[in-house]
Amino acid sequence: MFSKFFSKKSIAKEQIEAIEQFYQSYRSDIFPEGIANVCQLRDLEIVDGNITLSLTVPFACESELDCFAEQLLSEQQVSIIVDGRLDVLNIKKHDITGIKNIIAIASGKGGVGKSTTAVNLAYAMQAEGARVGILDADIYGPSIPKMLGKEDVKVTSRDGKLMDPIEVNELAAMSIGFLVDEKDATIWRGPMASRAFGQLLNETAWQDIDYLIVDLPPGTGDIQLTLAQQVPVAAAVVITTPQDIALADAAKGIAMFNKVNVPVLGVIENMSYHLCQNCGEKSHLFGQGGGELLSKDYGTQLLGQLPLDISICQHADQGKSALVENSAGDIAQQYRRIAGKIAADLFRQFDARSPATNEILIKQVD
Ligand SMILES: Nc1ncnc2c1ncn2[C@@H]1O[C@H](COP(=O)(O)OP(=O)(O)OP(=O)(O)O)[C@@H](O)[C@H]1O
Repeated sequence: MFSKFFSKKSIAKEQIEAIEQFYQSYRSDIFPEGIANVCQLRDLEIVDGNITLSLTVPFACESELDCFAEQLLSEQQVSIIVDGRLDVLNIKKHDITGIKNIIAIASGKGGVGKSTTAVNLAYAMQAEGARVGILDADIYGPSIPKMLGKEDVKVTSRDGKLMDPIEVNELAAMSIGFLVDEKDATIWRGPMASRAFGQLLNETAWQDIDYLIVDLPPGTGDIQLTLAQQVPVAAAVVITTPQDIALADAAKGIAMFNKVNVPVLGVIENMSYHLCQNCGEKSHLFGQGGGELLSKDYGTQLLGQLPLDISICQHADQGKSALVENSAGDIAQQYRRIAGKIAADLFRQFDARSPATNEILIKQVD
């Protein structure tokens, strides 16, 4: 496959062979079936003096491409840059224009940090290379405008038909909070709230969104069930804290998605532990091991454990995000790891369900 690059005299044959061998054998959490079986090889060339391997990738995974290059350097002493052009696969067919995949973020219990996690995951998927949108499905208590620092912003429409999403750090956002005052929405009853949500989803001018993160309202009542059925959700992620009560409610959340045949990609345990700023000691303030147990019991996986951290709280309260403010920090890296796993496992939902996947994969490695 790499022999076509041998004529590129600027790259030594031995280097091309080393890169090929590594590429053919590279496997990881993100690429368990091998990077060569998922990505499409485009070129191997010198760009600005660097050997550059160009690939087309079907899900957001920039950190993983960096890991690939780092390991190639440490194991084969070949230094390359991996240029991953993202062409995200649409996992579940639907007719909402401008969006490829919809991922629901849910929690059984309120106050577990679902919206905070949804916003940070949206930024993390963006950092992984995707174009991301976030839709606030909480009609009665929208919190996304505040978390994005856009509380006083109201939507406009360029074409007089569709609403333009609010752009924040290149994230496209929509919430009832951008349309009406909170007190006006709280008097709406169930059907009105569902209708309002349908309008937010369908009447926004989404553009080129690889992943739309939908922040569902807390709980597993009628509203959540209707939303989960009404929206062509490709997969869901459930947020919990390690407390027993939150875990019990998270279990109801997983059961709800199972009922409406929405695959649950996994559970994120938020406020999982606290690291002492002085001595670095890890303490499990709300218990330990619950998220893991819950995932096992319900046949899903623990996608990650996020710390209870003052900076997460302060950033959220100030309408900022750790991903934007401190992109190289530990917390940003943790969110990015989880985001990469979500994108990879979402891609595999397609893999598991559809015989067409093999066809696509074969076409990609041709
Ligand atoms: N990992 C964390 N560390 C510290 N504070 C956090 C963390 N996650 C969330 N918080 C804080 O917890 C509070 C509740 O978070 P958030 O509003 O995201 O919860 P929620 O589950 O979406 O709530 P609701 O049920 O109202 O929708 C916020 O003040 C937020 O800043």
